[in-house]
Parts: sequence; C-alpha cells; structure tokens
Amino acid sequence: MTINHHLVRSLIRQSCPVKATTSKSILCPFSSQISTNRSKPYESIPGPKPLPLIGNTWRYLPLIGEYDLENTPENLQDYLDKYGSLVRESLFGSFSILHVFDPVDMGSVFRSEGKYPNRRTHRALLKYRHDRPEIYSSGGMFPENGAAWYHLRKLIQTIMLNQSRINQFIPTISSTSDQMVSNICQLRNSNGTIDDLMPQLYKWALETNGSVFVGQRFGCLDLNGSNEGEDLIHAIHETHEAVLKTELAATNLWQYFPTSDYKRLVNSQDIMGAIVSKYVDNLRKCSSKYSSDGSQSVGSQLLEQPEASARDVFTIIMDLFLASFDTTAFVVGFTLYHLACHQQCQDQIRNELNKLLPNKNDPINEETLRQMKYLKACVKESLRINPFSIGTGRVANKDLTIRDYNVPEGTMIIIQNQVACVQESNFPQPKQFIPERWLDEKKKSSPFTILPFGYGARMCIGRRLSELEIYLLVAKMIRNYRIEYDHYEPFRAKTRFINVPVGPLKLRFIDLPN
Ligand code: HEM
Repeated sequence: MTINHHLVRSLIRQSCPVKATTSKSILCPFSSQISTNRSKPYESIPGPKPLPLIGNTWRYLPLIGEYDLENTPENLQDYLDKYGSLVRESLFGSFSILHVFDPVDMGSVFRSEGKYPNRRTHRALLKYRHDRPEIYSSGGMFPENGAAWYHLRKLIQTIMLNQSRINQFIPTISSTSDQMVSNICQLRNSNGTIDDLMPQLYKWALETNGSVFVGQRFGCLDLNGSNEGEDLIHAIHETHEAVLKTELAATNLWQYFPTSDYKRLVNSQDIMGAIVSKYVDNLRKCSSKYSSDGSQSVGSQLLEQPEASARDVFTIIMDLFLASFDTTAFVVGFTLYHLACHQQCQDQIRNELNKLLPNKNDPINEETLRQMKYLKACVKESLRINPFSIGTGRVANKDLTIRDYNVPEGTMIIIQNQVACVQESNFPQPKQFIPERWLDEKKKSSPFTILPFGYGARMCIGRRLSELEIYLLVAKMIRNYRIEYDHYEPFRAKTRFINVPVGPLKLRFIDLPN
C-alpha cells in the first residue's frame, strides 16, 4: 500500500468518527452503515470537555496541563470521581478513548470480543517487522489482529497454556532461582542491604525465561556478568521506550519517515534480533531435543510443529523475550516489597513453607506448589495493588451497547482494572495489603475486576510460566531470608504505557537458620 493510500485512509478515519452512533439515522459519506437502534449517542458519554483539534491532549502538557502522564492511575481516579464509571476522553482529531471502570461493563466488553479480539498497540513494531518479511512471518502477537495474530497464537498456546508442559520447567526455574538466592549473600553489604534489587531481578528473569525458551543459559547470573545478557536487557528496555514514544506521538510521522524514536526502535530491535537469532540457530543445530535437566525448551517444541515456519518460530521467540522479563521481575519486586513492609504476612508464608520444605534446600515440586496457598494470595494481593499493566486495551470489533450508550465499532476501549481494584465498592480497605481477602471463598469479587494478565482469547500467553517463576523465587527467598524494608521512601511505580518501578528497591536480607 502506498503512502497516499495510508494518508487517505487515516483522513477518512479522522473525518468520519461517527459511524452510526445516534438514535437518529446517520450516514457517513465514507461508510455504508446506518444506525437504527435506540441507544444514546456515543458522543453523549460524559467526559472532560475537549478543545478543537487537540481535544484533551493539552491536559497532559507540562505547565498548563493538570495531569501527569506518568501518573495515569491518579488521572483516571479524577475522571472516575468527576464523570462516573464510563468516561469518553476525546484526544486529537476525532480519536477518543472509552474508559470503563465498572466490573459489569467490563464483562460486557469482554463477552462481546469473539474469536479475534482486537488490540491497538506496538504499531511501530508492526512496521519494523512488515518491512523485513525475510526474517519475520508477520508483525507478531502484540500488534497483529485477526488471522495473522491467530496463526501465531494457535502455535504457541498449545505449549504455553498447557500446565503440564509448563511444569516440566520446574527444575530449570529452580536452578536459576537457587542461583539468585545464593547471589544475595555476595551482593548485600555488611549490614545485609542490597541498594537496588531490581537489576538483579531483571537478570534472573532473563536467565530463567531464556533457559525456558531456548534451553540455553546466558550467564546473566554469573557474578562477573554477561555482556550479551546486559545487551539484551538494554535492547528490550529501549524497544519498550521507543514503542511508547511512537505510540504516544501526536502524529504518525514515523510511518513515513524515520524519526529519532523510530530509529531507536530499529536499533534496539536489530541488536535484540541478532542475539536471539544466534540462540534459535543453536537450537536448530542441536542434536538433542532435551536440556540436561530433562526439559524440552519452548523453541524446540515449536520447531517440531509442522505448521510453524522458521520465520514463525523466530517471530514468536522474539515476542516471548520482549514480554517476559520486565513483567515477571516487576511482580517479584513488588511482592517482596509488600512482604518486607508486612512482616506478619512474611511470617505466615514462612510458616507455610517450613511445613512444606522442612529443610531450606528441599526441592519444590508440583505438590508443594499446589499447597502454597498463602504465598499465592500474597502475590495476588500485590498484583491487585501494583499490577504491571494499568488495564486491558481493546478495539471494539463490532458496535456495542454499554449502559445504553452506543459504542461504535473501532472505538478504543480501556478496561481500567488498576483503578477498579482500589475502589472501596470492589474491595473493602482497598489501599491495605490484605492477602486474606483471597482466601475466603465466600467473599468473591467480580471476575473482571482483577485481571493482571488480561482476559479471554488474548489473555497473556506467559501467565502460567510467569506465575510458576514468581512462586518459586518468592518461596525460595522467604524460606532463606527475613527481608526488611524500613525508613526508605515507598517503592512505587510510574506509568510508561505499562507500569515501571521508580527508584531503587532497597531491601535488607537477614539469614535464617534452617
Ligand atoms: C507477571 C508477569 C506478566 C504480566 C503481569 C503480563 C501481563 C500481560 C497482559 C496484561 C497482557 C495483555 C492481555 C490482554 O490483552 O488480554 C499480556 C499479553 C501478552 N503477554 Fe504477558 N504478562 C506477564 C508475563 C509474560 C511472560 C513471561 C510472557 C512470555 C512467556 C508473556 C507474553 C505475552 C504475550 C506474547 C502477550 C500477547 C498475547 C496476545 O496478544 O495474544 N507475558 N501480558
């Protein structure tokens, strides 16, 4: 498709926002659809008043704007307080976002999404990969929608969402987690403190996920370091930043011209691609399908699938690397932080673990994991207060009716789980860390309120793997050390599209007797 076609299509999209949205019939000159239903028009959904052309974007500008883009949950709380649980925010041109805060409405959106749920993210990554068809089979699981997305999803979900296939990695994950736990002794200072645990957690997460994906170790946890591992971590962080910047840019200039943010994406993806392709090639050449611990890596399982082309395998493995390490490290970091601030919860986990693992070094297996109920409640409570993602994004793939409002096909919808999770109406004492709330079967909340891994056919593909990784590392940490956090600033996150930690995670590790 030529540039002109792109421009014409986006102009049509911009100038024709109202696609059958009112109770009266409206016919857009570029659309053949006519509304005849009786719902209230989309434009009448409450929301902040936009200015012509720039909509509400000015509210996020430094000096004149009232909101800080990096503190999205606070901005959204203000919207919820002022306009109610369904808020339409007009941005530039005709582009708007529908914010959904009520669990019942969240359910309506998710139930309508069908076989191919749509999301609109990572568009610059889509372009990068489409421009390299000799390497990538498509834009990958994040930006693609429809059949292209489903093709990859189907190949990988038979592996990643099958709990017994994931459980075969317990020894692999235990091994990297044991190394992480023993590294603490070398990394802490004389009073037991590590000034910032996050960089170590990133290394552990990359090493663990890398071993699972390609059956090879990167050496990230070696105390003298691994240049390749560091480069990969840096390239992935850079990719996330470039994706954020291109996604938030007021214009889509990067689609037609290599802007500095687009160049940043190209550079980081080139570096990441070169490293990952080396490991995928090793996998192809390897004579044994199995690693020394008996597991068969995700990559090796993918290569066995007749419907998976070599380019599919590479595209999927790149996606897995991109998605896996900062997410998992973030959740472990915040869980340890909450446990360090709530010693009584830490003690309770330890009581549970002492029974399941009488000796510190006892191996963890499927059965012991199954019984770690309090530990799992603590992880879930941490995800409620500090999720990695502020919510779940969807693009309506058909006209919807929400609270009697017509929401036209193509509307960008954000299910605001993070804010919903701290409302008193959904969780009593919502700002308090109370893992016990997850143990009482009778006090069930709506299944749509807390969705740290998203929902439905597009739910996070790494959910089962990352939960296993988190439980194993947190269990080993708490069984080996008393962890303390005192007299430092609260550890918090800021919004960069997803949430990222602000400031160091400074923890003190005190050895425990067996
Ligand atoms: C605690 C860690 C993690 C969290 C909180 C998390 C969260 C999420 C969320 C919220 C989504 C969007 C789901 C939706 O739209 O419904 C997602 C998608 C995805 N995640 Fe994760 N994730 C985590 C770990 C991982 C890991 C370890 C992997 C890889 C092994 C992974 C791979 C993916 C992929 C490929 C998608 C796109 C799925 C699709 O569109 O079909 N994630 N994740």
